[in-house]
Amino acid sequence: MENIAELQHVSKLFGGKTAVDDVSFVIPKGSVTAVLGPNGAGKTTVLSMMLGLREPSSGSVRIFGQSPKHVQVKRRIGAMLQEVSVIDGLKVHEVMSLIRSYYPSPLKLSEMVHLAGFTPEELNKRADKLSGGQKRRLGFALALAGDPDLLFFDEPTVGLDAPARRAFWQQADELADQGKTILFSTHYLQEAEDTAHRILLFNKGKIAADGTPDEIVSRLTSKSVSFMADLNGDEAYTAAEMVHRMRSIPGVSDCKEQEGRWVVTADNTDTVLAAIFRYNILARDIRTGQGRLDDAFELMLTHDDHEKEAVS
Ligand SMILES: Nc1ncnc2c1ncn2[C@@H]1O[C@H](COP(=O)(O)OP(=O)(O)OP(=O)(O)O)[C@@H](O)[C@H]1O
Repeated sequence: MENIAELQHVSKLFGGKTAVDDVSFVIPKGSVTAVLGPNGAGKTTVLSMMLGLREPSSGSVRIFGQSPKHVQVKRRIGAMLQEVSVIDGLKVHEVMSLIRSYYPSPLKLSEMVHLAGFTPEELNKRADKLSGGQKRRLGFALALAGDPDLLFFDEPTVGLDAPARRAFWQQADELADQGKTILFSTHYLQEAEDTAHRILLFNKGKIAADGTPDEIVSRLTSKSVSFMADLNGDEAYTAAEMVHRMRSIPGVSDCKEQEGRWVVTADNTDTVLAAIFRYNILARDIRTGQGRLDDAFELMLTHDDHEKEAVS
């Protein structure tokens, strides 16, 4: 598969402080990648090096096989950044026409209007008088003005209401279906889980995890089986025996009673289910569960805190 972007051993230092630390990854054509991570993880710095806005301190960034600063590359990139700066006094349709005029084969104005979902009244409004949500829609249309092959969306849905967020992701899906390559950053982990084919999870300037949302969730969070149990049934069990039996199953890391339910944490939920039947545990309302991306994220951060505490 063709690679749209290739980063090799990229580092970025700001005044001796490392913001991005020896990062390497490739972005294949047509993929939708979410760039996630806590504040200060290095996401914006990586994206700005890919956009040619910042120079790496070391390593190489190639987009479409060339430097991101190359004009041929810039023409094939569309970016929706957090702040949409518009020229004071211009109407919405004038801003759109102006930005279109910078590209050799721009999108039709009517298509940009359709993508932004602007009404004729909104098109005639002064761009600097738009609401926050309308400005985001304008930013989206402007990112698409040059009919780019590679799109960057930086926190695209901040400040949008739920229907506008849904509409945005629907359009992003359509763009991906057309074969466009999309990279986006977000703090709404559910959006990343729902939309991205791949997640690049940054922490402290490094890639902490790279995989599909499912892979990341199963790598970083554990699976569990929970059930209600009548310990005084045919096979009378004490709570201690239950804990002992469950913890002796290979792959089980924890077994505890929580709000009236037994919760068994394990690598493989099937072996726990088999044990429930093998030991004749009178279990009912059996549920299996897997953590979510927010759990994976939280686990990564708490792991870091523990490391910090251990050092101090
Ligand atoms: N221009 C700069 N000068 C000095 N330090 C900087 C500069 N830009 C970023 N940094 C530092 O580099 C690190 C990574 O910042 P970056 O903005 O890339 O993180 P981020 O993951 O995008 O965070 P956020 O989620 O808060 O946007 C941080 O420690 C930040 O303080």
